[in-house]
Amino acid sequence: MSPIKRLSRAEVRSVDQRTIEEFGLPGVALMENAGRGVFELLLSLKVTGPVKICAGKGNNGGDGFVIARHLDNAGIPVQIFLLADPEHLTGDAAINYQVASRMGIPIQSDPVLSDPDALRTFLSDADWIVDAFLGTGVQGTIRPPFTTAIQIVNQAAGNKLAVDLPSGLDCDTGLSLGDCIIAAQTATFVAEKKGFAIPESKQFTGAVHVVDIGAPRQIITELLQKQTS
Ligand SMILES: NC(=O)C1=CN([C@@H]2O[C@H](COP(=O)(O)OP(=O)(O)OC[C@H]3O[C@@H](n4cnc5c(N)ncnc54)[C@H](O)[C@@H]3O)[C@@H](O)[C@H]2O)[C@@H](O)CC1
Ligand SMILES: [K+]
Repeated sequence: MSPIKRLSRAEVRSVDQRTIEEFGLPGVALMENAGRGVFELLLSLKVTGPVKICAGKGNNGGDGFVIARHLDNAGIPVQIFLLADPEHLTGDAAINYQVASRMGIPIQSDPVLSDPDALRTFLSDADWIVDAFLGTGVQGTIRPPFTTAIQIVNQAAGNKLAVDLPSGLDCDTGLSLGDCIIAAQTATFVAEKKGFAIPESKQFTGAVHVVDIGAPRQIITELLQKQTS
């Protein structure tokens, strides 16, 4: 059996960057592949909804908007809670926010989580909760309002799927950065993350599924060769 291929935070971020800058594949296409791949995983898990998407302001949240669009197209009830000001979204995340919004998908936003009960109510009837708060962009100990938001998601009854990695998990160590989503399933992009090799990470990731986002194979092959040389 071949060993599992794992990439560090810096390596996986370089895959995205090189795909966009050297190969010219737009980031929005990568985000589409990422979100579409997670949607297909949800279908394979027999998700019927309601699905509640918890989105942050970065590209991890952007993936969440793509997932929401595909669920809505499939007739699966979906709603979004955005822990950011929509005005502060940029780039590919902003594009997908606009599309989801124009499609009429319900979106609640509260950048500072001024009303934690609103998030509890939002999650109360969830069949599945999709964690798209934070991905590989996270740095250092988790800060408010994500601390409280993560705790509220963990207390909710719905099945939890983490996008790329559970929000609050350190990609490289596989340990919690203070507060961390406890997911039953994790849909991770490109390859398993380095930290997933640590047994302690399993309590946060649950079952891990690798989703291909269409990055050129040679970038990943080169990285894996560097690891063994
Ligand atoms: N083009 C790309 O680079 C792609 C990125 N993808 C997704 O994008 C993610 C990375 O996106 P980003 O780089 O935008 O970053 P994230 O979306 O992971 O997070 C960025 C946000 O986290 C906040 N943050 C950082 N550290 C924090 C802390 N300790 N406590 C609280 N908030 C904190 C930052 O202020 C920023 O708003 C990946 O995990 C993946 O899900 C995918 O869409 C595939 C393509
Ligand atoms: K996440």
